[in-house]
Amino acid sequence: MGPLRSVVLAGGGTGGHIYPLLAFADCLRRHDPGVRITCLGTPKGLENDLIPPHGYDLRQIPAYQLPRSVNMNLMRTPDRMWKAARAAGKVIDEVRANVVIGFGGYVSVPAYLAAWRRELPIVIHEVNVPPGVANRLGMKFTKHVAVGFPHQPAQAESLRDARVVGVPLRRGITSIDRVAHRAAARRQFGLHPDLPTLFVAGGSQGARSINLAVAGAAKSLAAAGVQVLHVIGARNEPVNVPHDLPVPYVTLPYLSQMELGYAAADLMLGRGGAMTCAEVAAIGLPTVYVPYPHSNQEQKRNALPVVEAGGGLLVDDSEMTAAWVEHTVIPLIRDPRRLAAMGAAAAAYGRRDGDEALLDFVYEAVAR
Ligand SMILES: CC(=O)N[C@H]1[C@@H](OP(=O)(O)OP(=O)(O)OC[C@H]2O[C@@H](n3ccc(=O)[nH]c3=O)[C@H](O)[C@@H]2O)O[C@H](CO)[C@@H](O)[C@@H]1O
Repeated sequence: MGPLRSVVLAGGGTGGHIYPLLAFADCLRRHDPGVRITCLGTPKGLENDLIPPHGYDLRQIPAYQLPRSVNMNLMRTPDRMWKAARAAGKVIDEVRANVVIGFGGYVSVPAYLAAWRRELPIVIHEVNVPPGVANRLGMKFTKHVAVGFPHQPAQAESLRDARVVGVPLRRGITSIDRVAHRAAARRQFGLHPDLPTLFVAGGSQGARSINLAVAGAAKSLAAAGVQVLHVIGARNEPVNVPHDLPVPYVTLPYLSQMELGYAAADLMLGRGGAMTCAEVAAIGLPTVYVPYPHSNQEQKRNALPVVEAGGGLLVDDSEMTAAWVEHTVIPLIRDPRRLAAMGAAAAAYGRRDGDEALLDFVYEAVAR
């Protein structure tokens, strides 16, 4: 048994913060089944859908609206902030936690504050450049900062001394064998087992511009013998695709078993969220990245290193049109040699052991 007794994990809001938390929790449970694991969330966050099915104790604390920048006064809404921090502290005391691990998002700040007041070790995991607001606030209270990618310390002053551990990824994803699982995954979606397959998914919310572009190219894709598996996003309007296409074009609002989509694909087309970048690289899936154009070019920075390593293509959201899909995606997906080279480059960049490396880092932080 390691030095851990009871851990509190904080991270919520988007899938991008919750999935690494879950992957890390699974890794901890595998290595150290005696450790008590408690997750913090807020009443309305996505964590309420994603965490309980995995059997972890999820405690709710009141939501605290983050300031939009770290330079804004943290004390702008002091009552709410301290109320949330007190609630986090109550959980920490009750489960007698000996470390708090935060993955960013609005649930993390109260957890960091409560841990700091109790002088508990705090470990932060960050996947973006620049780091998110919650984690930048948390970094005021700890030196134990881990990051997902090698480009992060080079690009952000605040991450200069961070340890590169990779991104904790769900086992379902890291255990994919793209060749062995392909046919079965395609069958599950009603796809043809042998046709070139484009998998489209625009991050945890889906992406409207991507939806329009790919659906707009549906006829040309079908004429080229390319089938499509398209996750449109739970809150996006359905895409308009002809019903009489000669090859399958399957749409879904959301895919909880993302590994099946990855396994079915010859080529992925999606956003550049940090989790997506880490996942497709880990399994060596060639990808066309269409970074979300707002929020500081954050997604472009996520995708650029794997693209520069040869693992995919990068295209601006403004250029993502049906014509671009026809001119660039169709020839690429029909070129198995080029796809194989891209997949190998992506796999060489990616890693599958982020969960284990973060656990080692946590052990070190607690042992100090
Ligand atoms: C617009 C925006 O600000 N996006 C940010 C958001 O991304 P966002 O959460 O949208 O996207 P990510 O790519 O980081 O993560 C998406 C996660 O959802 C999963 N998934 C997605 C679709 C689906 O149908 N099923 C499914 O399971 C993916 O496998 C992945 O694990 O948080 C990331 C991590 O802080 C940031 O890098 C992104 O820049």
